[in-house]
Amino acid sequence: MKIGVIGGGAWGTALAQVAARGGDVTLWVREGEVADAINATRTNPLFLPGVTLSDAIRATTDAGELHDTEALLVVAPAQHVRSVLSAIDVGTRALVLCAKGIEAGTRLLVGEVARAVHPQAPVAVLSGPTFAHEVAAGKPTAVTLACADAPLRDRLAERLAAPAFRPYASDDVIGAEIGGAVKNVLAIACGVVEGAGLGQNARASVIARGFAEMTRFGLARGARAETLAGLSGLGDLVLTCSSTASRNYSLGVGLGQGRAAAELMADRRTVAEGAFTAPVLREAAAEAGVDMPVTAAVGALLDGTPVAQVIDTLLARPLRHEGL
Ligand SMILES: NC(=O)C1=CN([C@@H]2O[C@H](COP(=O)(O)OP(=O)(O)OC[C@H]3O[C@@H](n4cnc5c(N)ncnc54)[C@H](O)[C@@H]3O)[C@@H](O)[C@H]2O)C=CC1
Ligand SMILES: O=C(CO)COP(=O)(O)O
Repeated sequence: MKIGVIGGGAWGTALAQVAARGGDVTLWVREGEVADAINATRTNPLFLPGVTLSDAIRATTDAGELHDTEALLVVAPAQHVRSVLSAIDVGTRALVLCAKGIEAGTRLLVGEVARAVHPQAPVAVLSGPTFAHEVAAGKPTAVTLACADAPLRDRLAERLAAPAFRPYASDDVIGAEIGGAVKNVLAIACGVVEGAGLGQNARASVIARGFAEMTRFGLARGARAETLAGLSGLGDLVLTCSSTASRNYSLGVGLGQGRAAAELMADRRTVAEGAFTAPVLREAAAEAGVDMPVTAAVGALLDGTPVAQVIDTLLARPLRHEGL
């Protein structure tokens, strides 16, 4: 199965490296200088510095060169998945969504966007605790690979698996997507706890209560609890809520220090998806009648509410039962 990868950021490049263990890979990238660097120097200095890429990866800015691939890993940022996919003749090839987020305006998960743009294409989701630099370095990593079509899922898993890269099968596509989208918002919240100096007890509480609100939202959208408690949900939540290697967590640290979101987001070339997901998740939660106080707090901070006020509002909420 020849693999195409759409998106040459850190994660697309790392996944191309994973797929290149099993054969040739065509990597579509947006920036000409990134394609040139990959083909000439076997590196992506802009988005994944320090990694020597496989000779089996060929980078291109011409989506037409994806024509001979059988499955496409979609790794553009969530807000750009629609425009990027619209420019590609996908047909009935499998689309494996690897971005984590919810589209603004439509409130669709990226798999739902893919289905809307290419209704003939089967959809899978690959998601989990996966810092790109660790995957590219061959460090042991496990992911959820969710797809309703079991034979296709098995073929994809076999094609991508390696001793240090273990896909775990699931048929809960919505659940795998919701975990990845929501955890980015919660990672911002945990960064805020760090930046504001609120302590490790508070961070653990945000992880646990954040997981409760991820679960409430997921169940309301048809996800299964076991998926949310797995690699793509709790696993990724724990990873990104505990490390400044997470762009979302780092953004939260800045917000917690009282810096403005606009200043922290200005001129950045890498994506912190939680900043785009938080406002749309807040809307989606309101629409579904699901209480998501941590998400609301992150949304308020991104809107410019002072950090002390946001924390006071969270802590002043009425006491409640711990269950969902
Ligand atoms: N970096 C990581 O460790 C991981 C990232 N992801 C997810 O993968 C997705 C892509 O993230 P990264 O590869 O980290 O990106 P990145 O932050 O390394 O690079 C930014 C990417 O955005 C693209 N981009 C910027 N403006 C664009 C536009 N107008 N249209 C289309 N593309 C545009 C750039 O070409 C580049 O590929 C995100 O949803 C992220 O949450 C998932 C797992 C791990
Ligand atoms: O999704 C990720 C790891 O699983 C990457 O997290 P950040 O986007 O916060 O860096």
